[in-house]
Amino acid sequence: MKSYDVVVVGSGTGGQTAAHNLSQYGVSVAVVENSSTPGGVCALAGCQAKKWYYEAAETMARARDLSGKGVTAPPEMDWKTVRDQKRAFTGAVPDSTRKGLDAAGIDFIPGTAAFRDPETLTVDGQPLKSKFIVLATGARPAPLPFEGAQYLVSSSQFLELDGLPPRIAFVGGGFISFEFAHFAARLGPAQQIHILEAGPRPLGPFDGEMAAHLMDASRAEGIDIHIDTEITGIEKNNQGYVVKTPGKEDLYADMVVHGAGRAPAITNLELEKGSVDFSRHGIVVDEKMRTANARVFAAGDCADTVQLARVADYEACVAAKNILAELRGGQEAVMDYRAVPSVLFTLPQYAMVGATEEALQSEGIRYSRAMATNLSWPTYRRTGMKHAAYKVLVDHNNRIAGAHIISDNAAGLINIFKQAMIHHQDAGQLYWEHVMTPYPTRESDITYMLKPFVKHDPLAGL
Ligand SMILES: Cc1cc2nc3c(=O)[nH]c(=O)nc-3n(C[C@H](O)[C@H](O)[C@H](O)COP(=O)(O)OP(=O)(O)OC[C@H]3O[C@@H](n4cnc5c(N)ncnc54)[C@H](O)[C@@H]3O)c2cc1C
Ligand SMILES: NC(=O)c1ccc[n+]([C@@H]2O[C@H](COP(=O)([O-])OP(=O)(O)OC[C@H]3O[C@@H](n4cnc5c(N)ncnc54)[C@H](O)[C@@H]3O)[C@@H](O)[C@H]2O)c1
Repeated sequence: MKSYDVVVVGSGTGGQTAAHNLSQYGVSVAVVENSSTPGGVCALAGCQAKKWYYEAAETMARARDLSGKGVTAPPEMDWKTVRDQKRAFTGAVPDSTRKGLDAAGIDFIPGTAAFRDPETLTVDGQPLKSKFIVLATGARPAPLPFEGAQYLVSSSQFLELDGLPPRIAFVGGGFISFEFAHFAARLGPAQQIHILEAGPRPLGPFDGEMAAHLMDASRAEGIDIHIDTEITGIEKNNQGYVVKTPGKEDLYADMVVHGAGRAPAITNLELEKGSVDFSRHGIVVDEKMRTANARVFAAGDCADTVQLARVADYEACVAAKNILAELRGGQEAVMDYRAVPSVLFTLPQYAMVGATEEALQSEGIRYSRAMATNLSWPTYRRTGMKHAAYKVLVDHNNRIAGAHIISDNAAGLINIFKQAMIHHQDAGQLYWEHVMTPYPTRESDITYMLKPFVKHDPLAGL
């Protein structure tokens, strides 16, 4: 039996990042993967794949916003061509993943990994020896508790459709439903688009006031958002699907899409046998990404942390560094989730970093805020965007505690606040650093968001 320093389970972004980072230090690594299409969700059916639809949808959204401002006809959209372009990209991923591992001297082992006991990992029942293990098995659509859940189209299937039908219902009011509903509103023959959220509000991790504003922007595009909607069943008939919600009218759709959360893909790992603790939220890890079994680490969507691609990568780097510290000596690393940016790729985007206002209130943290909605800065007058908004929260030391932006390129703008948080920067100082930003740009608009935090002596930060 061949033995390795490290066996990584999963060839998604987390698994590949761990494997490549370890291998470049001369550590012997194998990656175990049970899918016939290695490469993981982000590249094949997540972040990268969906962005093909986002780019086309953004063009449509911009054209519609500019109608009456010199753009006389919106472009025509062809979902199938976008899908084919996406496929041309995703189709190459499995091969390039295998080749990349091979070029780095990392063995690729096809099969399903599972623990036999705390010391033994098996692949399709055959033991595989290693000093350390990194679990990076990802997540999959969460099982849902109502009848007819088998009719739901998964996010992966949605991205593979030949075209969109006119009536679409999205189950769940989170990332996937909002993004895909916005794509459908721009790229499909949409007559009815519904988002059905079980809780009292959608977009739970985002700021309530800002989420409400994004809901207004969504409704303006014809997306109906239903809250407190418990689905008891989905029935199929010859006209499509009937979504049953007690106390409310039946809802009719041609397609019902799963956007109700992703559960860690850990059931086939037999974690109990490996003495690896877990909950329904994922594998329990400490700040070094170590599990309850000291020689087993976990990273990415399978861990009970945050389900985002670059979080998976960072966690994988932390795990790799801590394994290297044990194998070779050297410094250890820990995770810090305080400045993780999230972006909803809706149109406009909603990007946030740090705390929501509700979180600061519930933790009793003193803060001040600057907020404005329906921004009429020249940027948005030029683009015709009606729902641009921001909220900046600073703590009692005038440092950024949270930032929330609804805009085009909100993803780029939020990075400025992320950097400021990492470096514990004073908000007034951040203002001065942005006065000489190239003008006029989204980035130079940041001074308008920060001006309220320039304290006392107005020129003090110069
Ligand atoms: C529609 C969609 C859009 C998204 N958009 C974004 C976005 O814009 N930005 C962002 O940051 N994040 C986004 N995400 C989340 C992001 O895709 C994930 O956080 C990321 O892919 C997680 O990577 P991972 O390596 O942890 O897992 P994965 O990429 O899921 O990889 C896990 C791998 O492990 C394999 N595996 C599982 N069990 C076993 C086993 N027992 N043995 C062997 N192999 C196994 C699987 O086959 C898979 O290849 C999106 C997700 C979805 C679904
Ligand atoms: N842009 C991005 O970064 C991006 C995009 C897509 C997905 N993702 C990642 O993938 C994860 C999964 O995405 P998601 O949108 O499926 O989940 P989500 O966790 O973002 O949202 C799920 C929503 O569904 C609701 N819900 C749960 N069960 C329900 C039910 N039975 N009926 C109605 N509503 C129900 C929840 O209350 C929640 O609001 C996200 O949490 C995110 O981490 C990220």
